[in-house]
Amino acid sequence: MRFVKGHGTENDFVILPDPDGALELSPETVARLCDRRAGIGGDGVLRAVRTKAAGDPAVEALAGEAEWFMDYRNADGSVAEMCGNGVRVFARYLVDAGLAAPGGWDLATRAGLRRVTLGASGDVSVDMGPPRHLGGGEASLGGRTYRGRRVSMGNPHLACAIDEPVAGLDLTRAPGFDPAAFPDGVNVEFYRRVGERHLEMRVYERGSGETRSCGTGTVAVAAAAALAGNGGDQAVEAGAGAGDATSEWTVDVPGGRVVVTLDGRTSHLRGPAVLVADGEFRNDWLYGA
Ligand SMILES: N[C@@H](CCC[C@H](N)C(=O)O)C(=O)O
Repeated sequence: MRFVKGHGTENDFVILPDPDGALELSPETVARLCDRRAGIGGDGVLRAVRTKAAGDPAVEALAGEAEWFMDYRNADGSVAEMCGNGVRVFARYLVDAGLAAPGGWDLATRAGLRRVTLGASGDVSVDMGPPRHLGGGEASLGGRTYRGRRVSMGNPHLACAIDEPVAGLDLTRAPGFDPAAFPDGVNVEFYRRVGERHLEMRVYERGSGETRSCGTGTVAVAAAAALAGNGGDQAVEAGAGAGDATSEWTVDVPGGRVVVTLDGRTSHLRGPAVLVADGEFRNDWLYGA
């Protein structure tokens, strides 16, 4: 079986071309592929399937609008609804492989259609849809409680504003959260304002641990910061802070920089998508014990 390895701001993926949906991808196989010592290594897997062969009626219903379905899996084998960096890398892969043309077109994801815009090379832009604000929430880390805002980008996020540099956080362990508030788990972001509409962020991802970037997470923190507006994040907690209707945010993550645009109707994520390697799995390793 062929694979391609790629990353978007160092959020890295094993891409599996499976146009006809022939591949049985168990959670154990995904975890083996993503293992950084015993496998190829990655924060997740992107299976490239024709939408009409997705094997999921809700996704196959999108076949008239999107030729390709991004079947995203976390490194632990769990399924997630969306992956913002993954969409960029997936689109770059399709164009590179001659399976799609440069330009603007829709991809199918479990969270619905996502429109990508890309040239023959360079950055990829994605219409990420409207961030959905779901109120406040809490996470705990290193004996401290952090208040944040719950934001859905198709997948669940808790965006916590902090005052100190994010580099000082210990994210070797998963932040604690209230399972009643997040029954499906949550991606927890910590962000700090470092300038005018400029944030730095680190993330602990559901199903993958700390990653060097999370595209849906960068939009979630920009949306949380924009909602706070000039009144600061505390204003939102106090019920004030209408936020900016249209704004562009620079978000620095350990793996690089992305740009998030919020226009009151939807959100856009722009950033790099890099293909690193092509290869072929050994069947004795892949299908071995
Ligand atoms: N890294 C991704 C998000 C991947 C899914 C996430 N771990 C989840 O379980 O929701 C991104 O770039 O958005």
